[in-house]
Amino acid sequence: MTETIVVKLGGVASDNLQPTFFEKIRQWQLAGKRVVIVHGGGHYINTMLERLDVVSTFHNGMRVTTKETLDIVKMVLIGQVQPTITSIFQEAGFAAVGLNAMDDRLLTAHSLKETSLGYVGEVVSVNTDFLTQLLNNQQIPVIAPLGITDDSQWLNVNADQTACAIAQSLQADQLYLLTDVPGIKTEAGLLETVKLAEVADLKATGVIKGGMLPKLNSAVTAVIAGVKQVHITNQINQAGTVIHHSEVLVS
Ligand SMILES: Nc1ncnc2c1ncn2[C@@H]1O[C@H](COP(=O)(O)OP(=O)(O)O)[C@@H](O)[C@H]1O
Ligand SMILES: CC(=O)N[C@@H](CCC(=O)OP(=O)(O)O)C(=O)O
Repeated sequence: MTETIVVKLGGVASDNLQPTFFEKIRQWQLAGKRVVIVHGGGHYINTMLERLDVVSTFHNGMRVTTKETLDIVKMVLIGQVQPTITSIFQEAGFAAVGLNAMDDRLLTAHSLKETSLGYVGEVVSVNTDFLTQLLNNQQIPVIAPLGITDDSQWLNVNADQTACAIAQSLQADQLYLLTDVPGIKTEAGLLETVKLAEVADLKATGVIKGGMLPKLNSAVTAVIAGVKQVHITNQINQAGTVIHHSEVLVS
């Protein structure tokens, strides 16, 4: 079966796309692999909120999203970050297509139980038929981390969770969560792998904080749901911290 690779570009990672990154994507495509990009953009949202004097807070790595914040999140992600990344891919020679949740109802979501987060959701379904048509046509979907409810209410979704949900739905072979750190750091150094049994301890001891929390949580969920390997790394050519089947031991 054709291999599928999902790459999530964190806000900082997408600012530093090097020729080696595109070389890797090209190699994958030449080898017949299908590539999906999911972008973040949290730090661009922060900048715009500051410019507009809107206070923003995070809880467990998720942005508390009021109605006003949601409008700004949408504006920045779909109006600013996505067209920038899509055009960088096109300039590098790829048939990239910018997509958001409403395109053929690509990503449906429901609100998180933590109602204090406001308009924040998690992806519950992915229109994989639509994505597959693009992928069969050698196109690269570039997807924004937002969802819509069945009633067409937009929700802000963490980009790692979005990427993991898409990887799960496509039963991807690999998921790269490209970020601004080379992997999960501990006092003992960079972790090469994380076992499911270690996750609770890592979180309880405070080693995993902020944006790394949704990243690790989503990675574990994706692997349990059938994604073969998740890499948390800052370079597409480096494995970083790997979460994969043989390491995910349900005790
Ligand atoms: N144990 C950890 N190892 C590495 N980074 C961590 C850890 N705990 C928290 N972090 C933080 O997670 C950040 C990456 O998450 P985030 O800022 O959301 O990035 P992105 O925008 O790429 O998703 C790192 O820059 C770091 O500050
Ligand atoms: C609910 C929630 O926190 N949504 C994120 C969506 C963007 C994102 O996740 O971007 P990065 O991957 O660059 O951090 C936010 O509002 O910042």
